[in-house]
Amino acid sequence: MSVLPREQVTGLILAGGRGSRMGGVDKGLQNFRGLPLAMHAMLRLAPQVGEVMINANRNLGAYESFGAPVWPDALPDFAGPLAGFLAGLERCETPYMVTVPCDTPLFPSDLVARLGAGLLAAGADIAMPRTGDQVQPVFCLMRTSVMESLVRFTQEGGRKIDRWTAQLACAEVPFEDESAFFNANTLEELQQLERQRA
Ligand SMILES: Nc1nc2c(ncn2[C@@H]2O[C@H](COP(=O)(O)OP(=O)(O)OP(=O)(O)O)[C@@H](O)[C@H]2O)c(=O)[nH]1
Ligand SMILES: [Mg+2]
Repeated sequence: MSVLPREQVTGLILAGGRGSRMGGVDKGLQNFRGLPLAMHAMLRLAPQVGEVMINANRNLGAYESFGAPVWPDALPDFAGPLAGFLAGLERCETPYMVTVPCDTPLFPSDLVARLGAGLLAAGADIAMPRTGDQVQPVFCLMRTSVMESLVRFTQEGGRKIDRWTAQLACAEVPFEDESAFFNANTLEELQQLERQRA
């Protein structure tokens, strides 16, 4: 099985959303077990990649204090996660980039290794986790060379991740533990997460 060296991967924390289902708060800064949600994502991702960056659109100073570079969307009006992908790809200096959302603090500690192996085995441009029959597209490992295609897609008004990835060679990598991908979209879900085991 081929291994993608972690130095070749930049990790991007996606914290640029509106958080509307949580009342419009900046979700990445919400407290979870004593630390901001996005900090949990960063601590879990950092050992899996060479470098980490954060994509955020509000409270940039708070995210900068985490100690990683922070990039806001270039596309206006909260255009969705693909706007975050694009902001990251524009700054990414490694041949691969992986995204993780800020609201899923218990994602697998071997996420990048397994996505990397799946991508290389399939010779794909993109690898995403699958739990059961559900693909988790905001956890997306991609070759940085997909940027050109994403620029074109978003310039034409495309906003949906699955519509974009359908144009590329994708590998879906099965993960057994669906609970690791539980994300907090509401305050109630955040409290539910607090009760979930590591
Ligand atoms: N950069 C960027 N990221 C986004 C945007 N919208 C959503 N995301 C990110 O995509 C991931 C999944 O989005 P959601 O779980 O729907 O989060 P959200 O958009 O903040 O929340 P809702 O407004 O309740 O849908 C999260 O990590 C968000 O931060 C956006 O407009 N720009
Ligand atoms: Mg979510």
